[in-house]
Amino acid sequence: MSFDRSVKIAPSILSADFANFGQEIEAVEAQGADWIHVDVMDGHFVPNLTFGPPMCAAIAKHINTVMDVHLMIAPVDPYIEAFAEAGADVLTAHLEAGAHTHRTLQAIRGAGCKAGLALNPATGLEEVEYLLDMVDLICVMTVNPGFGGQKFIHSQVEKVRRLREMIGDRPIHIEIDGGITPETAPLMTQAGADVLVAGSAVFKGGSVSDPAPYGENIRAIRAAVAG
Ligand SMILES: O=C(CO)[C@H](O)[C@H](O)COP(=O)(O)O
Repeated sequence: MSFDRSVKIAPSILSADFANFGQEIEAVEAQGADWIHVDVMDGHFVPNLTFGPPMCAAIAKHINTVMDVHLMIAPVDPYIEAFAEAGADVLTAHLEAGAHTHRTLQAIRGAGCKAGLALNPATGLEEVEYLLDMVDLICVMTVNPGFGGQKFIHSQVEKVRRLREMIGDRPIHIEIDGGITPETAPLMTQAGADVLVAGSAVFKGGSVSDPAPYGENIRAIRAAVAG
């Protein structure tokens, strides 16, 4: 996976049909998705439960782009190997998930994945400064993690702008996650984000038997950021 600063749309399968992940992923990739975003929730770090490494391994067989795994779990370290073996290309852990983030990021890279660091909306950028050499992606949460379909938190636009300044010319992706639509996406790409996670805005109106709306929704986000 080489570094590329162009805008990438990463549909979150949290908004897909859970009984049909394989077909949903193939449909959304055929309709123009650049990456596939996989939300892992533990019912402890966030108030919702999704799935673990075996489901990720099953999902990975259907992904031909980039498998972007967002771990909303605590602790993280005991599960890194399992998610790497399940096929994660990017493995993102939350700064708030433990006291030893540097060690966690080292372990993620050591397991052969790109290392992602996610920040909750209330988390500042101070602690990120000393981790910049350890990360390939920083995910700025634009909703409180746990559920799809929430409202975009506008204060995160300024955070992304400051983060892009802090990153400078380092090869680090800025990903944004939550409430991304054709209205909010351009605010974030102008501020410096390049990976746009979108669940409800991509999957709305479509299904595996009628996937054309997925393409229309992806193109609407792309057109908004290009304009
Ligand atoms: O991480 C997440 C929730 O914790 C989801 O990826 C995110 O909320 C995307 O959903 P939507 O685009 O519907 O807001």
